[in-house]
This record gives sequence, C-alpha cells and structure tokens, in this order.
Amino acid sequence: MNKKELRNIIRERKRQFSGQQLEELSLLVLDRLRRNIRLQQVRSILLYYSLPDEVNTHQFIDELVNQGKQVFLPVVVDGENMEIREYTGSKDLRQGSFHIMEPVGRLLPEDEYGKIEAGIIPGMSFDKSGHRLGRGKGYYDRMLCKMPHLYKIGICFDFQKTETVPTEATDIKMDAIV
Ligand SMILES: Nc1nc2c(c(=O)[nH]1)N(C=O)[C@@H](CNc1ccc(C(=O)N[C@@H](CCC(=O)O)C(=O)O)cc1)CN2
Ligand SMILES: Nc1ncnc2c1ncn2[C@@H]1O[C@H](COP(=O)(O)OP(=O)(O)OP(=O)(O)O)[C@@H](O)[C@H]1O
Repeated sequence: MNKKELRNIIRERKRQFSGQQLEELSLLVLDRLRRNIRLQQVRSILLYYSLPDEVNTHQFIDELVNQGKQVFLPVVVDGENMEIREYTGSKDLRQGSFHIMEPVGRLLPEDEYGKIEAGIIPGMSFDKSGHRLGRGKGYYDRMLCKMPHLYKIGICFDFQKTETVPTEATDIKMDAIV
C-alpha cells in the first residue's frame, strides 16, 4: 500500500464518525497525554492547533499555558516550510493557510529550536514503530529534521493507527505514539 492509498482509507474511516463522536474520542487521547510522565516533566512544548477532523487540542493548549509551560505552534510560511511561534493565549491566534489557526506571537529563531523539549505531532496514521503518515506536503518532516533532540509524541484517534505505515528516507520517526 502506498501513502496515498492509506490516506484515502483513513479519510474513509474518519467519515464514519460525527463531530460529536470525535470530540468524545479526543477526550480519551488527551487523558492519555496528561498521564504521560515525559510531558509532565517538560517546560516547553510544540503543539498543533487542531482542525475539525483531528484530536481536539484547543482547550489542552490553554491548560498547558496555565500550568506555566511554554507552548509553541507551527505557522505555514509557504508551500514547503513552517516557522515556529510562541502561543500565550487565544488572543495570539489568526487564521492562516488551510484554515488553521496560527499564532502571531514571538518567532522562535532556528538556532533556538533545541530549547523545545517535546512535540505533539498530528498524523493521518502512525504505526507501532513510530512511523508517521501526514497530510502529504512534507511540512513536518522538513521542520522536524531541524529538531533532532525533540521528544516527538505522535497523536491520533485509535482508528487511525495501522500495522505499517509506508515510509520514505525523509520521514521522521516519532519517539512515542499516544
Ligand atoms: N492542525 C494542524 N496544523 C498543521 C498541520 C496539520 O496536519 N494539522 N500540518 C501538517 O503538515 C501543517 C499544515 N499542513 C497541511 C497540509 C495539507 C492540508 C490539507 O487540508 N490537505 C487537504 C488536501 C490537500 C490539498 O488541499 O492540496 C486534505 O488533507 O484533505 C492541511 C494542512 C501545519 N499545521
Ligand atoms: N526534509 C525534506 N526535504 C525535502 N523534501 C522533503 C523532506 N521531507 C519530505 N519531503 C518531501 O515532501 C513530500 C511529502 O512528504 P510526505 O508524503 O512524507 O508528507 P507528510 O509527512 O505526509 O506531510 P505533512 O508533514 O505536511 O503532514 C515528499 O515528496 C517528500 O519527499
């Protein structure tokens, strides 16, 4: 199976669930994240601001800010690249590419990427070895290869997990799947 075929299968699985069901499933995934010891220990985290078909991170992000953690979100800058900006509250958010809400806060220079300790990475699918299937534009692979020390946690709904995700040399593996 190639990446495109697996994306179609996952899209079809997502269609079986209502928005309400995805909200409920999101709460289960967030509870697993809250119990993650590694996440409890870090002070700076890269997150993502979810789209309607993804694990809902909206309240969770604010929860982390309220715990005093430094939260960063990706911002799409062109067809291939993302930058990273700090998120300190919903007042920071503006709608960006692909209708994703993105922060306008402090830009993190690339030489400071090493300061972020953990990343929560969305995916269309993950397998047991930590391989990730994304939305197919290579945004995360290009950014994560600049962050070799980031502890990367892939998250998705359980029905998105698969036995083996097809891979290429440029794909960056996750350290854990929650
Ligand atoms: N919430 C969230 N933020 C994110 C990502 C993500 O997956 N989720 N990204 C992860 O990379 C980056 C944005 N990448 C994206 C790539 C494609 C599509 C998208 O909607 N693709 C359509 C079909 C492709 C197209 O329109 O050409 C689709 O998936 O149906 C969205 C975001 C950065 N921010
Ligand atoms: N580090 C990189 N440098 C250059 N091209 C890359 C890099 N990583 C991935 N690509 C290219 O980007 C394209 C999309 O890659 P892939 O299908 O793995 O995206 P994805 O991880 O599913 O997407 P996303 O990260 O946007 O969710 C491929 O043609 C791939 O070769």
